[in-house]
Amino acid sequence: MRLPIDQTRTMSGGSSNFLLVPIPEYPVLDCVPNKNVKIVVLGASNVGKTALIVRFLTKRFIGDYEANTGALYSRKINLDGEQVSLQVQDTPCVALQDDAEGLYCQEQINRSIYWADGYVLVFSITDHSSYRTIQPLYQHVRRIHPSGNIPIILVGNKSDLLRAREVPSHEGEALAAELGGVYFEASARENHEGVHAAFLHICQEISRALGGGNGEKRRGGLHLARPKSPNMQELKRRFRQVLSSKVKSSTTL
Ligand SMILES: Nc1nc2c(ncn2[C@@H]2O[C@H](COP(=O)(O)OP(=O)(O)OP(=O)(O)O)[C@@H](O)[C@H]2O)c(=O)[nH]1
Repeated sequence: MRLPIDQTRTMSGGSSNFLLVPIPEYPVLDCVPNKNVKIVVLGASNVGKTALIVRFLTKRFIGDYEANTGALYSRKINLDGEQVSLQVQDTPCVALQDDAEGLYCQEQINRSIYWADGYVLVFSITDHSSYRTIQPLYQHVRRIHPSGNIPIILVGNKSDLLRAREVPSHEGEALAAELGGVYFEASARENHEGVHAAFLHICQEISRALGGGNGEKRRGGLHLARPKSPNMQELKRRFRQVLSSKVKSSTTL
């Protein structure tokens, strides 16, 4: 389709000679990389979801946390030298249904799962039933995001309570491998480093999955297509055509 001349001028930045104006790789105003990393933390009751988030963001362990209604925490972080906007969604607990296959999961959690780019699945090493929640929870996430690679980590929290351990480390590792993620054993109570390493890993995974940043998502939904590069060969050809027609017309005169 041939555009009216006024439109071709607008596309090339208002110049009257649009053939000579370089077309930028990105639209000038939309191109600032501004990666938004969105994480949701999921797990059974009392496993330490809130404690882990608070530990990661503030380096503190408070001890008593309000029953969770689903707080959203936002921070600007520096991830491998890049300024990134991080959002961490805390969630109310999920619970296994009586048949131990399905899940009781509030609608609010489904929305968070849909919204997020990556998942921190938490159980407590002192509570085997919280561990058994993870597989159905993962299946639930998969139903909401059926295609593509889902960045995910598995965290066995409360590793300070060794005497009360009900889930051996190898079970955590095996499950994480099955789900395609990495297993971290952590203690929100005693150790900031372990918690930090776990969150850093998921942030890096998400950042990789997001690629170029600024809303370029790996799956359906919002997808900002990258503008095509100008076809330089074509521009040169058309430029030569214009020049040669000018030369021809001057020689015929
Ligand atoms: N010993 C120990 N206690 C922990 C640890 N993390 C959390 N807790 C305690 O476990 C309890 C539950 O912690 P929360 O962070 O509220 O757990 P939650 O998963 O958000 O709980 P819900 O609101 O029920 O979903 C609190 O009493 C915490 O102090 C830990 O690493 N070690």
